[in-house]
Amino acid sequence: MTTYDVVVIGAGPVGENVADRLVQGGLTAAIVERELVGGECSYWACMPTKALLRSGAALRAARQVPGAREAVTGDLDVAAVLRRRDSFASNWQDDGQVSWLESVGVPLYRGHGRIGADRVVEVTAADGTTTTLTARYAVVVATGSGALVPDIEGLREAAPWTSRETVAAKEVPARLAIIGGGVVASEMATAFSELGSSVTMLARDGVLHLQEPFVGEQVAESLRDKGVSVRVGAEAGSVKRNDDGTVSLTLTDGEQLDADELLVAIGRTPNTQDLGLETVGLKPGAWLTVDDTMRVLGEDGAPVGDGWLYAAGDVNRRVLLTHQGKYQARAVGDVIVARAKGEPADDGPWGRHAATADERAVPQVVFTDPEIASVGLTAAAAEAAGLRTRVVDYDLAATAGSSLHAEGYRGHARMVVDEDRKVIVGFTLVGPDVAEMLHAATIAVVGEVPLDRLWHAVPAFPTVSEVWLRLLEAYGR
Ligand SMILES: Cc1cc2nc3c(=O)[nH]c(=O)nc-3n(C[C@H](O)[C@H](O)[C@H](O)COP(=O)(O)OP(=O)(O)OC[C@H]3O[C@@H](n4cnc5c(N)ncnc54)[C@H](O)[C@@H]3O)c2cc1C
Ligand SMILES: NC(=O)c1ccc[n+]([C@@H]2O[C@H](COP(=O)([O-])OP(=O)(O)OC[C@H]3O[C@@H](n4cnc5c(N)ncnc54)[C@H](O)[C@@H]3O)[C@@H](O)[C@H]2O)c1
Repeated sequence: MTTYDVVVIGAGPVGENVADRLVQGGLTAAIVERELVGGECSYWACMPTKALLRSGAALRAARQVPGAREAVTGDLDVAAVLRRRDSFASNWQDDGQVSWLESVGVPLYRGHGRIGADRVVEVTAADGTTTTLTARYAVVVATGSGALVPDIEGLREAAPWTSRETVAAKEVPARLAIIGGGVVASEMATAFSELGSSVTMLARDGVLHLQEPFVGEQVAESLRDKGVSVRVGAEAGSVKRNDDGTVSLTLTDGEQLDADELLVAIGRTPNTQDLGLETVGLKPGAWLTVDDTMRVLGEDGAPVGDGWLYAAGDVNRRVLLTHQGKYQARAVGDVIVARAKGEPADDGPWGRHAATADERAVPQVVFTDPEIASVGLTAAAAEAAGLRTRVVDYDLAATAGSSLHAEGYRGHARMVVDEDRKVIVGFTLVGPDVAEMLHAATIAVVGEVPLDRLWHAVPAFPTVSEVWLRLLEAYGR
């Protein structure tokens, strides 16, 4: 039996950051990983998807600026894009991240981790050998999530692509059908249509429908301009893999759709199926519910045991984004160190050990064409939360910076103001390269910067950021 202060199960971006924070705080930590150190984000999600999308975005940008446009004489080099993707996925080798773990002093146990009893983790290696790890203070579950495959007749037997196979594709299918209209579906429809696939997107509930309404409208319009068949309201009724490898879908309205590959992108399921959750009275396969310091709560709403079990990242379902999971990781690592030292947790709103931003100020960029950058609440969500709001819209194309940035620039900005406090509670930008403009909005929302003070934050001329001034002018002083 091997004992550490803390055992972390799962070495994705979140588990790695938890372990690092613990060691920096003076505790010992071991980490357990059954696949690649770095997790979904490094090999099958954030990094390779953005590599697939970036070349198309760069080409588009050049084509939108006279002078540069004339220098562009060809189309995307698909093989070169896929090679760049491979390198951003580290060729699916984790040596670099393993070296990093070594450098920060975190031992790696390769194998499947399972909770065996209170503070005990059993690790089963690929060769079947088992190692028992004991934690003095805490066990942190950072096992992430996998693709959810719905119960559609014939779908599982048809072995569809999930985000993993799509992101790691060696070839671009001539015809790609996509079930879903969310973030993965929208980004992959953008990437694969630009790489040459004929894409059909079955967006049952709409395109990016949880964002501001103009987001889905602009992304759907742009996808259609690229030749994507965006079928809002369409739903797959059954799926069949044919002998020649193609896939046939029958939609619920009876229509037939044939494709060379099918991507299912309808959300995620937690990696908690075989984690020994039953030993602590929790349901295998369920998302883990946590308090603001990421302590796992039982069905009675109280921390499991004496509070030794934590869960951070996708697995707790608070926010399924890498940066937000890493934010939780910093809070968890620090709070475990504090509690181990007998210090009180600073767990009030915006306290050092509370992941308050998860509820109020989550930034997200969707790397479609146009890009979507948002933080905080949509107008509808703010209203549903009972806030008295005022919504201010502005056409990004009306800024001097945007006209310089690209010819035919199209974009939109929305600011949602809490009228009682005169602070911004939500901000959404749509347009080319708006991703890098998001952090100003995140700071305004997290800092609850009064609108009166924001007038003194002067955007440089001529940048697209001048939209901040225009929004304030539209709001009125
Ligand atoms: C296609 C796609 C694109 C995305 N793009 C972005 C993006 O651009 N930006 C962004 O912020 N987010 C993005 N995300 C979300 C992001 O990938 C996740 O939020 C992030 O990976 C979550 O990190 P995690 O550490 O919680 O889990 P994971 O990255 O899933 O890591 C969990 C790790 O735990 C291991 N594990 C699981 N169970 C066990 C066990 N029992 N024993 C041992 N090891 C175990 C797994 O092998 C894995 O390595 C994307 C997601 C997808 C699917
Ligand atoms: N750029 C980024 O930040 C980025 C990129 C990709 C993924 N992600 C993260 O990964 C997670 C997973 O992405 P995702 O796109 O799989 O999920 P999602 O939750 O974004 O979208 C799922 C979509 O599928 C639809 N849907 C659900 N069940 C369905 C069904 N049975 N049939 C048809 N449609 C159905 C939903 O209405 C929704 O539109 C997201 O939560 C996101 O945070 C982030």
